[in-house]
Amino acid sequence: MALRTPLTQLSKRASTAQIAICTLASKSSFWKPHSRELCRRGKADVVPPVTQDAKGSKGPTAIVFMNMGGPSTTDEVGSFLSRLFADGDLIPLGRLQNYIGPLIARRRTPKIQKQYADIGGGSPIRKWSEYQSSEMCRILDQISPETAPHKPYVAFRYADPLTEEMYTKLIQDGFGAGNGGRAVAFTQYPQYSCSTTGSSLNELWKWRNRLEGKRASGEVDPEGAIKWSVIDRWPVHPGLVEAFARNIEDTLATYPEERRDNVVLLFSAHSLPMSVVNRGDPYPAEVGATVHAVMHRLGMKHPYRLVWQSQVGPQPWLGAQTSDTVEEYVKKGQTDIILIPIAFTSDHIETLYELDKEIIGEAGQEGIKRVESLNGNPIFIKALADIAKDHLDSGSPCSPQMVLRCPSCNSERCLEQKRFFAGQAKKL
Ligand SMILES: C=CC1=C(C)c2cc3[nH]c(cc4nc(cc5[nH]c(cc1n2)c(C)c5CCC(=O)O)C(CCC(=O)O)=C4C)c(C)c3C=C
Ligand code: FES
Ligand SMILES: [Fe+2]
Repeated sequence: MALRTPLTQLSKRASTAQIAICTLASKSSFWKPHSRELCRRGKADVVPPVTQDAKGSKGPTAIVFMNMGGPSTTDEVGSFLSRLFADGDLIPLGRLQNYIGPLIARRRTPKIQKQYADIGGGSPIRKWSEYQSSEMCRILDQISPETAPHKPYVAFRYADPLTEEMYTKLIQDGFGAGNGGRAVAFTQYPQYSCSTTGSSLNELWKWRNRLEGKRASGEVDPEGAIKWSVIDRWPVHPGLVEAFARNIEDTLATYPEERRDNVVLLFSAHSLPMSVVNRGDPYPAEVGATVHAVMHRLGMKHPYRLVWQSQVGPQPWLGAQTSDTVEEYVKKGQTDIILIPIAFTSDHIETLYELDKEIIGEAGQEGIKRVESLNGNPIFIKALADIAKDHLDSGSPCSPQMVLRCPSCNSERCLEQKRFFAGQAKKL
């Protein structure tokens, strides 16, 4: 890895000796946040030496967890929704995006604030993402010592810490700014949709261009820029499947034995507008693949369905809807049902409010239950570490699937973003 200290950033007062120490110390700045700042102030001698046992031959490696995020407090709901409705990759409103987006967000805020208040005052997604990423990096340090140390970062699309904040931190920690460090963008959506992972990658690409390496000539310094690779989907990873299957088995075990075999397993995923499905988005097929793999692991012993929740707005969405399905099955006398959120890995408003309070609460049947979300599940966190290790070992910039655009995609952002993430390994 080319590590070059940007001499222009060193204090003019720094002596030749200090510059030499700074050049050596630039490696240690990866896991000693702010030491680059000390370098710039001419105090490089306070930077501790690199310990050989902590750093592998290919390390350090930044692992960036990408997700949508959620408001941690009810006060943050307004800004969360206004970012969400400003996102043309999620809700395309064309040239009116900047006018209509904020209007819809403002009108929706009180209702959604009340829902977050009802689930304890905010979304737990930040807490879980920070826990999962740091635990995963701890395991990765053990199973992939050559790329150690692994440093966890979180980049949310609509809530703090935003992608811009994460990128600034990466640079401060010494991964960019002429050092050419390695970073892995790890989507936390197991199944790829252009409205979720695609949107996060477009945002990451945007901030990369704004914050990194743009020279006066407009070119990016290929040596000094952060070297990105992407884990873009992992719908059937055996560790993910095992974690879901164990949670389902635990919930099945709470039913009396004589009822257990007839429990219906209802896998529920966030729906997509039919316009996105018809554009050729890969998400519905990948969610189906996860469901099939989990059912296969469970020996196909239960009747099951995949249904779709959380439709917003008047346009047609992919169905059957989770709420209608539960209602219809109860009417037909099927009152033993396990709901399994299959497209999100931690608790959020759609599990804690929509499933628990609206659908299960309103059904009023003791046989309708929900499996726990993956949250801090150790099998799941080990799976995350295994996925990252396989990716690091592979040397691939992303999966072959990521290179292919949706058949009717006409977004320049998608095109450029894919070109960058899929092609950069070849270019650099
Ligand atoms: C895999 C998960 C998700 C997909 C796919 C997805 C697509 C999608 N979502 C909207 C619109 C909204 N989503 C909202 C909240 C929300 N969405 C997801 C997940 C997926 N969305 C989650 C986990 C959450 C909740 C976040 C939390 O609680 O932490 C909202 C805001 C809430 C509301 O106003 O109802 C909107 C709006 C679209 C249009 C879409 C596909 C194009
Ligand atoms: S919308 Fe799917 S690749 Fe652009
Ligand atoms: Fe959503």
